[in-house]
Amino acid sequence: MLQRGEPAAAGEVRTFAELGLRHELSAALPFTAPLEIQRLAWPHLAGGADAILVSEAGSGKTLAYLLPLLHAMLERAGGGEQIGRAGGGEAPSPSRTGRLLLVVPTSVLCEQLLAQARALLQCSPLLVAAASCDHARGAH
Ligand SMILES: Nc1ncnc2c1ncn2[C@@H]1O[C@H](COP(=O)(O)OP(=O)(O)OP(=O)(O)O)[C@@H](O)[C@H]1O
Repeated sequence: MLQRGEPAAAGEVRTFAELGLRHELSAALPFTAPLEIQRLAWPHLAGGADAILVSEAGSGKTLAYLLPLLHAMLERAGGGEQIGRAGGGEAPSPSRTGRLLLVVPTSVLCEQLLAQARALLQCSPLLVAAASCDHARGAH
C-alpha cells in the first residue's frame, strides 16, 4: 500500500519523461509534471507489481494507475519502438499487449474514465471500449 508522504522510489523526478513514460502517452498528456501519487505509483505499476493507491480526492489517482498500466501495454507491444496511429496501422493484438480491465462503481465514472482513456490513447493504436450495466439492472 502506498501512502502520501512516502519517498518516491523513482526519486524526485519532475517530469513524466523522467519517469520514462512512452512518447505515445506523454504526447497526449496536457501535463508535464507528475503529481505525488503518480510519482509514487509509477515504479510499482509500470513494473507489473500490485499496488493499492491511497490519497485524497482529486489528487490524481486516475492517471496514477492509468498511465503506468497503458505504458506497460505499449512496452509489451512495441518494445523500444514507438508505435503510433500514423499510416492507419492496425491495433496490436491483445495477445501482444495484454488486456486491461477497469471496473468502476458508477456509470458516470465509467463515462469519465472512457473519455480520459480515449484522450490518452489518441497517439497510440490501443483500443478502448466501455460497458455499463446500469440500464440492464437498474443499478451500477
Ligand atoms: N500531473 C497532473 N498535473 C496537473 N493536474 C493533474 C495531473 N494529473 C491529474 N490532474 C488533474 O487533477 C484532477 C484530479 O484528478 P483525478 O480525478 O484523477 O483525481 P482522483 O484522485 O482520482 O480523484 P477521486 O478520488 O475524486 O476519484 C483532474 O482535473 C486531473 O485532470
